[in-house]
Amino acid sequence: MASGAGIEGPHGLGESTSAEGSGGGVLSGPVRRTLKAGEIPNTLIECTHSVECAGCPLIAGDYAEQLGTKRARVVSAAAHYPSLGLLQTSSVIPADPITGYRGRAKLIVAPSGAIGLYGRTGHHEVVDIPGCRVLTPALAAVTSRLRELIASPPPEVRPLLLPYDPARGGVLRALDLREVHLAPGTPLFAEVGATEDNPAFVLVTFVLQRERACTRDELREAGRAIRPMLPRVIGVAANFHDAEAPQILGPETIVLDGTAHAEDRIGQTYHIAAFGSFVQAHRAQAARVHALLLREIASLENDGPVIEGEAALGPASRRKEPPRILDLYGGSGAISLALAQGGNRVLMVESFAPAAANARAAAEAQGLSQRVEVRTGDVAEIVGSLVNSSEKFDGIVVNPPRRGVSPTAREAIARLGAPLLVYVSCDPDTLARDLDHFCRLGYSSTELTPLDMIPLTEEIETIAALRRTPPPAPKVIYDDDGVLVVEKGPHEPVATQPEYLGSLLARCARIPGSTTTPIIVHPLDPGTSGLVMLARSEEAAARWGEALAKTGRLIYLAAAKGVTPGKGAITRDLREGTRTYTARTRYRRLAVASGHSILRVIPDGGRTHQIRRHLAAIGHPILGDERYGHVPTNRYFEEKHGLDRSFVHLVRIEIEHPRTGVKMIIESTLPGDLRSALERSTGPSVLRFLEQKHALGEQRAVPVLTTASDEPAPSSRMIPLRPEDAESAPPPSIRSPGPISIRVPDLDESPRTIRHPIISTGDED
Ligand SMILES: C[S@@+](CC[C@H](N)C(=O)[O-])C[C@H]1O[C@@H](n2cnc3c(N)ncnc32)[C@H](O)[C@@H]1O
Repeated sequence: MASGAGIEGPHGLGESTSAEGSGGGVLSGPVRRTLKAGEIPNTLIECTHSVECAGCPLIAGDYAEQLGTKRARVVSAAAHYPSLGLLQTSSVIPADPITGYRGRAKLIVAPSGAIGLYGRTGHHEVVDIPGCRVLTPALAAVTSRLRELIASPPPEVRPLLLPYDPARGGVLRALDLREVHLAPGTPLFAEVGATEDNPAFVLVTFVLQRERACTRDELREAGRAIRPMLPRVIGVAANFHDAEAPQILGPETIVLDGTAHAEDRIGQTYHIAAFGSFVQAHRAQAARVHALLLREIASLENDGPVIEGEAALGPASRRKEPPRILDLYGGSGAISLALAQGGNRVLMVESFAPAAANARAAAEAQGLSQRVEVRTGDVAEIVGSLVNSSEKFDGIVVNPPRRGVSPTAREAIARLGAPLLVYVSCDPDTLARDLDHFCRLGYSSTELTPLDMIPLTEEIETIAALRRTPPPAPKVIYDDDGVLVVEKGPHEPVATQPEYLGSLLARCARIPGSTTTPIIVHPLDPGTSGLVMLARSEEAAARWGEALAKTGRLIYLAAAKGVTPGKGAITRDLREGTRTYTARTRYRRLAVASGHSILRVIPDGGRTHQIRRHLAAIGHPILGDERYGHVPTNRYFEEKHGLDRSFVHLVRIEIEHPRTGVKMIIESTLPGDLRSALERSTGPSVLRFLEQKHALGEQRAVPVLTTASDEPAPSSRMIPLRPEDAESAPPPSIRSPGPISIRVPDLDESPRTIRHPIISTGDED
């Protein structure tokens, strides 16, 4: 990896200048040298705010080190999933420049007039950042001028500039700044005097506390007055922040003065930028993503679509058409337009109507409307309708927000059956979760390509190109001549169901030596992951089903809303159809995580949705449970922690072998999506605590010589498991875990101390 000299000079107020090393060193001078392809600068970026400001958490390391940290994030997210074990993660594609790159910034305004970001202390203190190293020069100049104006606001612009102070008054809470590079040949380019050398202009949104804002007319008047005071600002808008809303930007934006949108060039095309609409933070890196997508699509060239009726003529006479690409989560069309410009036919889907309208308008203005069709709506719904109308695509691009692609959308996308699916993600955890699901849906990738879209921060963009591959066989945890116990993934029914593309049983056909379709011994909801026992014959199903009912227990790990009692038994009748059944569910709280409970749950009997219904009945529904759960909490966990299903996993089966009478424990480990959600919501402490308690399962099947029920007041025991025990006691096919002794915690055992190392992050809904 080559190292280069410093790459970017500082801008804004308060910058010092110092010498720039030729091969590295501290950089704050004004010289800029373009890096050679693949070259990584080893320069340290100096910033006077770095001790206090939380905006650039990686700034203390040199760039190669930063890229290493970012790559490690991608690798460790994928490492949660065995299905992604063979995925290679390439080096991170570096950015150039790594300072002065940020073309969109949301900055908080403090009551003191400071404009910046919250500090590293974790308290909501705004750090003023006049010498910010990452804002583009145009944004830095506007911010600098706004700082001066806020310090002594002229009367005509006070309705926009008085900083919000909850106790005293004022209205301005934040600024949303967006740089556009105007496209030559467009009316605005000539109108505002842009040149090819300096096409950068700015759109400014003042985020105002709604109830303190003046009338619309007064705001417009202030907007007209302030625009000429701000350098290169071509449009001014107001957005209204609602009192308790967690996001800075509220849903309503009004244009106060100047243009409402501007043609913003990325690479060869422009899209239409509007106040508050999505844009990638780094223009050059966005163009690089487009180039990577075009390259992936070009690799399809040899498998161009076969025109109906011509297939029989054989490959040589196939008529090729430009590839047809579905661009999902299209925003204002940056990707679609680049793909169309590259010769593809594109159908774009976007739910935010103004962005979709801008994509249409940009396609029209650039003569691309024959190649770009835009549909406004939800991806899952629109892709569902494309499946129903048997539409075909050569490639699908998905570029979802941080929360990733919804399970329903993943199903629908896979049903389209395109030969290529390219996933562009800004969150490695939700990417890994979705890739794991796509694997079971028949799409997999061999490589992850990370790209540095937001230098100096921990953020990382990742691109994965997926091709169609058969879904993998499930992991077999135990098998003998009567049954096999396998692991079921999330979002997968045990047997085929119309609304699901695949099933666990379908994947079982890929288990080496499998000849007949096994019989389900106990059910598991599609949303629940974990162990499923399958019998090789009707007779074995009856025998093992009886053993399960008489001597067995199914033990689940679950997360429930709020803090439950330490333990309990829920006895409630459950209706199924016209009949009512008595049912009991026992639970024990293992930990409290961010104000919610991690439970070990044992249902006595197996009524439909028993655990979910019983826990909901006592006011502690399962987190992520769409049917019986608490919608705002579920939404929060999905947005923030990537939890897109019920947090329930069948972690352990305890059963007496019906033929030998040997007691067995069969375990599965907590799957990656639930691990990741837990880690994101609480840090590593809860997982470590549960690991120490042996509550997360181990992917093993072991015989036990004593069980909890053999002794009156059991506690965890070290059960000797000598090699000869393993051979003599259990049926021969039970797989020994290998170690000489294993610790088998008794599941009725109360953790002697329930520690609460878990930090409440104030993240209650
Ligand atoms: C990360 S941005 C990607 C924008 C675009 N691909 C680009 O490169 O500029 C995600 C976009 O997805 C849109 N979106 C979010 N959820 C959606 C859904 N369920 N259906 C359709 N679009 C959605 C958002 O409005 C946003 O414009």
